[in-house]
Amino acid sequence: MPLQIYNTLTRQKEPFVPGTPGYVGIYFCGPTVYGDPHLGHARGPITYDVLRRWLEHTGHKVRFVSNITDVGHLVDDADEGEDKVQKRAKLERLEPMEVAEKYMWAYFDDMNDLNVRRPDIAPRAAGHVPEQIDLTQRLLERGYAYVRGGSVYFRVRAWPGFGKLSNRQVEDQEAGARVEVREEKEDPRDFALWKSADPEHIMRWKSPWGEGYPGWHIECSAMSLKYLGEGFDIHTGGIDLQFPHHEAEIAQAEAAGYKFARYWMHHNHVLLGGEKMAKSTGNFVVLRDLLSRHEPITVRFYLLGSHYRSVLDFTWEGLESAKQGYMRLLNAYREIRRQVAEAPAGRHAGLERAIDALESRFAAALDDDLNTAQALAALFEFVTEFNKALPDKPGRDTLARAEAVFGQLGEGVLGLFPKRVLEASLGGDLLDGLIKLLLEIREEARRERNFALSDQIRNRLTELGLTVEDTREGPKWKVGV
Ligand SMILES: Nc1ncnc2c1ncn2[C@@H]1O[C@H](COP(=O)(O)OP(=O)(O)OP(=O)(O)O)[C@@H](O)[C@H]1O
Ligand SMILES: [Zn+2]
Repeated sequence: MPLQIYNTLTRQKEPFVPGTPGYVGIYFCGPTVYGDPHLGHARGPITYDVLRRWLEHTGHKVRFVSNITDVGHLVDDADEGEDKVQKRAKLERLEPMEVAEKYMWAYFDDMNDLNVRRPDIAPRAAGHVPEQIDLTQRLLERGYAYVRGGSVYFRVRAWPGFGKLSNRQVEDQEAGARVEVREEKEDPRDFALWKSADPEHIMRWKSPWGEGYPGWHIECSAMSLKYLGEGFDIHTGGIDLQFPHHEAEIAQAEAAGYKFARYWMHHNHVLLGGEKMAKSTGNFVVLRDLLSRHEPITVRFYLLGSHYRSVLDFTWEGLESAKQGYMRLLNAYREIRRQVAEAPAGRHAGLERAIDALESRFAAALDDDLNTAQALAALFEFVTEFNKALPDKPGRDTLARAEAVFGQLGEGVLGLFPKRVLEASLGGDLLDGLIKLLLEIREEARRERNFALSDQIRNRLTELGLTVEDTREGPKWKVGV
């Protein structure tokens, strides 16, 4: 079965068919860079990182574009208030572009720790002002926009398709309108494509309508079309962006005469105490704090443990049990790698079947709208089977296949065993060799009834987070309990 994706546009799971066979273009609405990322900000990048890796694993060439909003996102998310980046710049006494750089790198550093691959292109709104001006001009020429006082607004009433993604009608918006009516707008639902800059506004560019800056929504239409082309494959983002941001993106592109994204994926929120994690409400866990106190991959594992379309209520207990689960997988992978190095040639029928089952269950899970929780379950089932097969001393050929498949799915697709983690736990050959040497010395001490020394070695290893088990084949060590 091919990959099925839940498409927000049609509200159903659909088989995913790339516009050009073998090639996939993905756009992700990235962060507005004016503060430290919180845990909620990691869910989208990790989800779509797995999507990207899965598509590559299944033979596609992927171009992943993730924008950085460094201008135009105003404090109230509508067309009023200060620019978020500029406001922060005043607080920190920095240039707005210094603020953008600082928090963009904070974001990418966190994503790096989480083993989220860098986007192929990370376009910044401030670097694409001419493209945004062009698109705005096109909308003016076609009658879907108008100029008032140096600003340009999209004429929502002229575009009947507005609301098709979120299923929110213009009337709903009117009824619950929080949006302050700008006198210069023809209609309160209209949104800014270009805003005239007040004298104190720092980030400003020349335009046919005077000095100003782009509205928040226009960057994503302009930059996704530029780098992925018309009718590109998948547009992704948080569920809160469906309306009005994504609705506006579609309207801007289509009213200008361009085909826009064919599949829309939206991830649900990470909650804290039942409420959305959000900067504006102060209800959040700073990602950097979490990553400096816990192995970042356990945070990735934790987020992948639930389906991206369901809410995830963060708890410390949940993170703790994710840690235990992750260690089980990591230790199993480590054990497979060690066995491969030591086992004689040969095959093991039962383990071969378990590898087949892992491959097919894993694929079925991810093909079913990226069910990462089920994909993890497939890895755990395999670990159980592997442990069962161990007393038979399976041969190297089967073990090598197990190592390859576990690695391709666990690291290649789910991103759970980056080199850094493997080196820390396996220690490569050097650490492995050193620990073995210590254990040999301990054995010798025991034989000589020097229990003080043998206990000291064991206790010191335990303090370092290693567990030593005495088995019939001699002492074995692993990370964690
Ligand atoms: N709690 C969350 N869970 C999942 N995704 C989130 C969460 N909060 C924000 N996002 C996503 O992160 C991206 C950046 O959001 P944004 O910068 O508006 O963060 P925020 O914390 O919600 O800020 P604010 O509270 O000021 O609106 C968006 O795509 C948004 O959907
Ligand atoms: Zn966007």
